[in-house]
Amino acid sequence: MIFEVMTKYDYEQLVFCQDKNSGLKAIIAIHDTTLGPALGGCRMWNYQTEEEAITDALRLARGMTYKNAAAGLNLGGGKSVIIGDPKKDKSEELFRAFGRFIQGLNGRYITAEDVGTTVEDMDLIYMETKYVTGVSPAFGSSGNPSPVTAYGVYRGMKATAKVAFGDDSLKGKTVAVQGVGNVAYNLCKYLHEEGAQLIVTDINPDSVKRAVQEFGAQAVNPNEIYDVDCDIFAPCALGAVVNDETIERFKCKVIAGAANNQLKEDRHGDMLEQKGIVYAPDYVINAGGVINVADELYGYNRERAMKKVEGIYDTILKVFEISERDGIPSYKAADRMAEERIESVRKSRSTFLSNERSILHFDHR
Ligand SMILES: NC(=O)C1=CN([C@@H]2O[C@H](COP(=O)(O)OP(=O)(O)OC[C@H]3O[C@@H](n4cnc5c(N)ncnc54)[C@H](O)[C@@H]3O)[C@@H](O)[C@H]2O)C=CC1
Ligand SMILES: CC(C)CC(=O)C(=O)O
Repeated sequence: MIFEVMTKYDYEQLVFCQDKNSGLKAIIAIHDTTLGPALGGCRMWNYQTEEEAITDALRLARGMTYKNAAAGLNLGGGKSVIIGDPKKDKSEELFRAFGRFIQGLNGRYITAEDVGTTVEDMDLIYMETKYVTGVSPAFGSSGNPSPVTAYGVYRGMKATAKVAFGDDSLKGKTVAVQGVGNVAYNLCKYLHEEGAQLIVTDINPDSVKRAVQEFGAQAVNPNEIYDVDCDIFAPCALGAVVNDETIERFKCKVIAGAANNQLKEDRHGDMLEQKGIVYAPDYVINAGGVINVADELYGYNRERAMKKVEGIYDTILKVFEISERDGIPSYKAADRMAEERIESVRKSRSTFLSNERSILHFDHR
């Protein structure tokens, strides 16, 4: 069954990591390295079954191939998951053991934060491997990617508003935010500063309370967020929230948020289009974090990174241009843009290039 899925979507490698001493059970999925080493975060989550963890790792890794390609990065797509409760199961041994598995891949996979992992966890991984980003700024690194992801989502939301409402101002717009965690808290700050009205929800009452107190947000129960009257729905928790059930309920004109894999299936992107909801493809709008951590690989320069993140505005506009030009929904337009880049690089890479393993270096004459 696993090879069937890997073949269907062309995955290169799936690595299972087990370490009895620390209790580590992790999966590293490498989807495609045509553009460069696979970069993508590490999620720690209390998966109920191994299948759920494998499926999540695979889906997230493929998303990173498209995200990195669409963002113009010289990086392929990969992602990892650690099976466990981030509130109870973290330890130095666990992350160091995980770091050693990453080191074993010799640079084919580079990790970073995702849901359930922090800068401190990355610092532990860094004790064992240099193939980790989002490490503490004290190491010359870029630190927590979430605020930068939020800035990119904010920029992408403005561009999507321009397409949907003819004006990119978010002043007076009502934005319903699902999940006010690391990314969305920072996103709410930008939205509040611009004068947007916020409706928020989270399964963590403390996060909701903070958004209500700091941004005057209106709070609703997690299951009510799909029904609220709003201009923009911003999914910023987990994936698959755009599905048969929720599409019927949405009253928004725009969907633009940070969560990965927002569409449960591709056909839900078609359904949004039919309903007249303008959808900002998830992996384009939420690329700020990866653009920021990827800059570390050149020697981190915050100004350069932020300039690139700002460009998410133009990338989103480009996606909608392709969508209009080719008469396809926005999610397909984003896929087309990413796939075209990967294909053109794949073709130009078929040209011979000498390296230490090539025949030119086995000179016995
Ligand atoms: N952190 C980053 O830089 C990036 C994050 N993302 C994606 O953005 C999303 C959010 O990431 P973070 O803010 O880092 O994670 P986080 O874990 O800090 O925030 C997620 C929030 O969603 C809440 N939540 C979970 N299930 C919920 C539900 N059913 N209803 C309402 N709230 C719920 C959680 O309690 C938490 O507060 C994730 O899908 C992540 O993969 C994507 C790109 C970069
Ligand atoms: C820096 C990261 C959060 C990269 C990643 O895994 C993502 O964009 O989903």
